[in-house]
Amino acid sequence: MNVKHRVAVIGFGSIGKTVVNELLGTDSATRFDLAVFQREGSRSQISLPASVKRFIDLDGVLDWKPQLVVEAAGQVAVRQYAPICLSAGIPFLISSTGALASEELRLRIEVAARSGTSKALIISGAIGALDYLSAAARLPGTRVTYESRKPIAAWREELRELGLDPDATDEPVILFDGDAETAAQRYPRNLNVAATLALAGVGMRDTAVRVVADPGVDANTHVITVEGPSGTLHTRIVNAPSLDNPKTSAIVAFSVVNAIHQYFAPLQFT
Ligand SMILES: NC(=O)C1=CN([C@@H]2O[C@H](COP(=O)(O)OP(=O)(O)OC[C@H]3O[C@@H](n4cnc5c(N)ncnc54)[C@H](O)[C@@H]3O)[C@@H](O)[C@H]2O)C=CC1
Ligand SMILES: O=C([O-])CC(=O)C(=O)O
Repeated sequence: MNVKHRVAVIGFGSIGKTVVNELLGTDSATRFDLAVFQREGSRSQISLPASVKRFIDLDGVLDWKPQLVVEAAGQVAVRQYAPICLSAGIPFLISSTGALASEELRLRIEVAARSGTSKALIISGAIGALDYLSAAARLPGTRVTYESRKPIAAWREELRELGLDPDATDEPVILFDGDAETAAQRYPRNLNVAATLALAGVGMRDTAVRVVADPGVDANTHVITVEGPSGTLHTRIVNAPSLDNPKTSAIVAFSVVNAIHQYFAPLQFT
């Protein structure tokens, strides 16, 4: 049986483009009717594939009645669009998980999802092992630390803002040591993962985060440690950066694609 799923993607940057192209190329009984929501004047609007609808405002998206809206745009877009979609009864997949570091927005999203009997879905994104972390965090005394270590290319503007020349940085620079809430809000395009870990685990304030810009690495490296009464988890994930955006790991778009397939699949991992 051929099933068509109607999905709207917000944003057509490094993640959105790959997601749309992968879903269009799906070679199975599952097919997608796709739309992209781009802000007017957006640079990539000419490169939309012919079969993909384009909307320049959220009302157009809502009138099209998607089964799922996928955010691949940034934390501000979560704030602008998630509560509206959810209260209209449309499930909303969140890539920019750092938006949920704001307790006020997190509560607003929960209220909207309940009132629309819909759901906000959170991608694993650049990392994994969230299932283990969630289970371990149910036991009191579980501790979580996270280190993000990315090449200088992911941190050029931020280093300049600190008065450092990115091209002359030849030692690792510790940009941040603190909690997940601050990390995800201070670095909205690099530290969404900190908020994802906090949400799945022991919370924003108790998730310890270190951020390093390292001229000695050429991959986005994520080291997660979970220690507690249930045992110890130590993972090191070494991601190739996206070719279009060095801050974003290439795997993230595939995490979104996977989450979309999972959403419509009769069998689901939990
Ligand atoms: N959960 C995770 O592991 C990760 C999450 N992310 C999140 O995904 C976001 C997107 O990443 P990329 O595709 O690499 O970024 P990108 O900068 O390549 O593309 C973002 C696209 O969204 C559009 N956009 C931005 N704000 C918008 C708004 N308010 N409304 C509509 N469109 C808007 C831009 O015009 C652009 O086309 C990042 O900003 C970050 O928040 C990124 C990496 C990992
Ligand atoms: O893609 C990554 O490696 C992580 C990232 O940018 C984020 O967490 O915002």
